[in-house]
Amino acid sequence: MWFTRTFNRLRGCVRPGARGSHAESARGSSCSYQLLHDFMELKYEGLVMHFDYVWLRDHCRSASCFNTKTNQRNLDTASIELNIRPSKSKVDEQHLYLTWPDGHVTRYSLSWLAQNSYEGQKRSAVQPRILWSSNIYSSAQVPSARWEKFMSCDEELKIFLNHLLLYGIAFVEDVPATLEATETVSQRVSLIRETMYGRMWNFTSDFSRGDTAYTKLALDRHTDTSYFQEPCGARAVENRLATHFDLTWSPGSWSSPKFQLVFHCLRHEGTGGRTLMVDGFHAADRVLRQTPENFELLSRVPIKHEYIEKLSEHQNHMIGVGPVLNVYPWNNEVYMIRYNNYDRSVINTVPHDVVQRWYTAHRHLTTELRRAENELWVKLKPGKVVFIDNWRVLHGRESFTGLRQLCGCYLTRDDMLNTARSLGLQA
Ligand SMILES: C[N+](C)(C)CCCC[C@H](N)C(=O)O
Ligand SMILES: O=C(O)CCC(=O)C(=O)O
Ligand SMILES: [Fe+2]
Repeated sequence: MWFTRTFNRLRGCVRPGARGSHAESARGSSCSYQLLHDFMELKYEGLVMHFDYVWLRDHCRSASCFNTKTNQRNLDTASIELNIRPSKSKVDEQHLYLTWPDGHVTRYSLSWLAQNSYEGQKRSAVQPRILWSSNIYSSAQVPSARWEKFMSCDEELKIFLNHLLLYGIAFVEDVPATLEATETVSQRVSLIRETMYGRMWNFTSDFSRGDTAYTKLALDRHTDTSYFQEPCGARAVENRLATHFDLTWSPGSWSSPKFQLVFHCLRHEGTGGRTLMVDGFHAADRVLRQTPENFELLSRVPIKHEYIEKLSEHQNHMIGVGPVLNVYPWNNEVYMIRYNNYDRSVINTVPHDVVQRWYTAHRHLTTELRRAENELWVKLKPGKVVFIDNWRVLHGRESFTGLRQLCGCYLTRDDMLNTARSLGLQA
């Protein structure tokens, strides 16, 4: 099958005919290894690993090959003989020593090799996570962070980020109901990603942009900016209090900066407008367990998403291409879902028979995403900022009446993960 072939090729690791005739073997206390014809086999703490010789030379951490101050490689990889083999080798309790034909000695710590081997990577998750249905999420009783502590205490930020990484959603409460405070909490987490919607956005049902988000209509679950080559990593949103100004507002006028200085707050009474969240990875996981072929189609077929806006004040044309499910090929872990049926563009990248199977797979995923038990509904209120991992959790909303105004921003994913790592989290 067209897909399986690619798939198998990507997953294959051992070259055919690799076991050569004159293998050298040796044994340390908790470790044994063999230098086979064109790779080394190492057994350490129950893990059997295979290392290519060029790889072993290339990853040498000696002072001349690697700068530990900058964590950068000094070695010119292109100068390594592609058929290089070590001329001598030995292990002790914790290290493997390889001597190369030119006399250079490489010393590896065995635990470093275990951690950095393909086999080690394959059996561990890049991003530990808890897949959820609404029951699982509610029973976990994940606490919200509180504005004051969140802003002043790194431990609080770390706990918050851990929740965001584990569940794909996290809340901060007691935030002043202003655009500025929403910006301040967002910047604690990451860098704000400016897009054609602006840096911070403040939107309502004013038809100011060519998108259904700017109406009172319901929006089915979706991820945002699927039409970017790299969809925004996360979004932070808060429901703003309607302001005195809002009640006298005319279409589009809030976008003028001076109106954001209005803090005269009145509570708005309208109906509907609840926010929906669904764990896209949970749905993808169910598809994988039930019908691996469907999962494979969703992770292989390139799909275009498109944003076309032709208003006199706003002209935009964005195109993003990528599969619905992005998976790491070495462990099949999903790291990004693009699902936006509104913004999905023409499918013309695969032949008709694949299209037919793709629709079946897409239907399966949609069924999982629409299961009532997977829907988490929340009513956003002033003071409560929700952060949503836009690579994982889909959002939507109920239709509403009356005035409803949200403010928020997109965040860059790299910088969100950077903050998490700098606090000691695995990300
Ligand atoms: C959040 N904000 C109102 C600024 C933008 C909404 C973007 C809507 C678009 N259809 C998408 O899903 O990407
Ligand atoms: O109005 C909402 O709650 C969300 C609308 C939406 O999907 C968006 O802004 O991306
Ligand atoms: Fe959206």
